[in-house]
Amino acid sequence: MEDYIQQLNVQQQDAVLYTGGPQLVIAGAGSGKTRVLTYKIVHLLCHGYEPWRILALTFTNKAAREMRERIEGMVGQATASKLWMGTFHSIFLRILRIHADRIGFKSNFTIYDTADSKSLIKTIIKDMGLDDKIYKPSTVASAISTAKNALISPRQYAEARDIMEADRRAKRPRLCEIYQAYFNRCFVAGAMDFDDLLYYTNLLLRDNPEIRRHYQEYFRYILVDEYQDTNFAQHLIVSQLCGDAHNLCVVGDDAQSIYSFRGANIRNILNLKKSYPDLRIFKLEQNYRSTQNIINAANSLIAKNKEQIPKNVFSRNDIGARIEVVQSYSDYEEAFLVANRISQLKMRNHDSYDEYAVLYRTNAQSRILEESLRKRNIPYRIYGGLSFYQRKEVKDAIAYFRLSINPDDDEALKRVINYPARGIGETTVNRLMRCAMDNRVSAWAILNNIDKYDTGLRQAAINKLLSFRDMIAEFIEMNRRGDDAESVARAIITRTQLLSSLISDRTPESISKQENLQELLAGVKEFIANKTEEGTESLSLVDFLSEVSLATDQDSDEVSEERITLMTVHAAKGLEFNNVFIVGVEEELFPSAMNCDTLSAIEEERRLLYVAITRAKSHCMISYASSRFRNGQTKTCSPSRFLKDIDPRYLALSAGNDFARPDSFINPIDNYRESMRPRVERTTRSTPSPFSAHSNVTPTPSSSPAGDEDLHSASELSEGMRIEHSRFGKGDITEIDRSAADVRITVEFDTVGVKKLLLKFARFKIISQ
Ligand SMILES: Nc1ncnc2c1ncn2[C@@H]1O[C@H](COP(=O)(O)OP(=O)(O)OP(=O)(O)O)[C@@H](O)[C@H]1O
Ligand SMILES: [Mg+2]
Repeated sequence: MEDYIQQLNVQQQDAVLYTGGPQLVIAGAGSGKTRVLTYKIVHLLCHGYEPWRILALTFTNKAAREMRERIEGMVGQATASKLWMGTFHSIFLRILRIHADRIGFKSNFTIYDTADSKSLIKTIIKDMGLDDKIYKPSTVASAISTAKNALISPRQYAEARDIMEADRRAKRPRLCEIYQAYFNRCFVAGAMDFDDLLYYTNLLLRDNPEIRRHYQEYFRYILVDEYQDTNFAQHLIVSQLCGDAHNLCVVGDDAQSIYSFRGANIRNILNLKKSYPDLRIFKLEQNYRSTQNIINAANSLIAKNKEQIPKNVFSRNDIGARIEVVQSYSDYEEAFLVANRISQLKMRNHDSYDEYAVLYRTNAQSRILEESLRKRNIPYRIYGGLSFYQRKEVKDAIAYFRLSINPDDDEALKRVINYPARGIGETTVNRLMRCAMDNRVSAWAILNNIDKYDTGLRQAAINKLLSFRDMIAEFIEMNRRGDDAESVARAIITRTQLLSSLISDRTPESISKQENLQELLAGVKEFIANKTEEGTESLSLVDFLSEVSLATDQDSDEVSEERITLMTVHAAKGLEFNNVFIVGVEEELFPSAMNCDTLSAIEEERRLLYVAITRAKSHCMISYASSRFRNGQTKTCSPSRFLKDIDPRYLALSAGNDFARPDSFINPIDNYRESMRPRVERTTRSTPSPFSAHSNVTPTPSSSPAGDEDLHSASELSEGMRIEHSRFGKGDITEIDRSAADVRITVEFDTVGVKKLLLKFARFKIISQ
């Protein structure tokens, strides 16, 4: 048998070797689903399948890249580069560019990002004279997105009584008109938003049987990762691409379905059998990623969900340390503790910073973490912040790139028509756009025939518009002539004075903007170099734009230097790290306050925590704070209900943890004893307690700044000693209770009064005997 097959367990081998028809690999986290997909592709390549006839769809660009690299390592770059492998969006964009004319678009259509969509929606709401407090652009945007992902056209929307009725009840009866207007404006602008990439691919395949058949014959095998997070549109496209050939392999885990807010439907996976009666189901059970403790903890959590396919997931890796659960007083302290713990672990393990990730529920949580990491000089990379391509100066340049390819792109035009300033005022722009709307054409069409339209503009304004038009026309001509992407990009940045307008200003912000523009040019150059290597012929700005318009923030900074990763749990899907820190595990944050109303919403949040925990290979810490600054004020927080779902045997709690009874004032020690009793009994018999003085497992961190506070054994202590505790300050030991297995000390603190502490957790320094 081939070498690569030996690198799989028997269940995985079965899944890889099976090529008899549609197949679903359903298995828990870390059990090798992605590995099976990767090896299956290698297997197909080794058995005569041509690489360009294999389509592999992933959820993120990062996942696609990792899979490609892996395959490259096994079959070589020349073959791997020919695979159709990428995210749903990037593959569909590729298909749509080829057949754009079939759906009424030109092949140079541009992509509206979220900001463009929102800006257009705002304009429409304003033009229709609607109240943007009722018709909130974000609400409208998400309603339109939901409709598109369910493949509901504006006309079908208008005919769908239940939807219209729901809008009326929500006091937004004109949503449908906004959708229609938005749809039309995008079309006129020759632009597609992200949802359109799915929407139009569906339309293309549905309405053009010959194109559908072409792809059905062309792709001999289709493989999809993370199938649990596909939405209806994606599900349908996959089945249209498959046709009757049914050479389909999808992998997924219903317990990790976390994208229902984007229309992902867990039922797609549950109902696959209906779409493919000859579907074969494969299960994988052994988790190779994580320690037993981590897997057991994650299993005990997810077992609380009612809706799920029963699965057995076990690990044969080391038992490992328990998941640390750490409470802090505030989000600041939490950030401090995390940074502290990272330094500690890094010193002990000598591993790379790349093996550390801090996961949070919302992006807003990153700021404080960043601050404390910077203070400690811990290098980090943040996924989900403002990506390179979302920075203002870069977006300005890209808007010009877009115009040079598709001048009908109204949002790009609006963005830069007066940037850098060229005396085209807001009124002029508004009149121009108004005229375009009324005539159902793009602003560019008006500019090209301005005498024919009644714009109501004065000659001076018209002259300025025309010189803008002439400049854009030059760029279009360069592209038409076939100039390479880099020279067009360079010409644009010079000719528009994007760069020179920044040079006069010597502020650090302006210098960094100049650097970003230079970086963008370097990016274009690099893009050409890479593509040339791959042997692709076209090196135009269109190709560059296709790539960057789908680059998410998660892809932008590929730095070689090692760094820890900060990201949302959603973004962490499919990834793994030695050490994972999950922060802000509090009510109203995790589960999110917006996802607390229904059982299914809570179950999704629970799955999210399951995903977070299962990213960890050897060490996992969960933290929550008692207070947090959110939405402009400091709020009191209580520990997440999910903490109680995890079997306490797999948790290591620091003193003071009170999540077991968040609503009652209890002595933290009693609480600790209560929640830990079964575990303590168990562990004393089998493995040594991770808390014992000789354990090689580091106790949970304290809030102490790395000083000389430490843990002490009972024999060192005597009553009357003066100590300084990391959290409570100075005080005198009044009692040492050695009667129980766990020694407790009573300390009379100068400021906070009498506290009982569990010695094995208490970090303090002895000031005087
Ligand atoms: N048979 C095996 N032998 C050695 N390592 C394995 C084996 N199977 C999987 N692994 C390793 O286990 C880890 C998890 O595998 P993989 O990422 O494929 O799991 P997954 O099921 O896709 O996880 P997730 O549900 O998080 O996406 C990877 O590091 C992978 O290389
Ligand atoms: Mg995976």
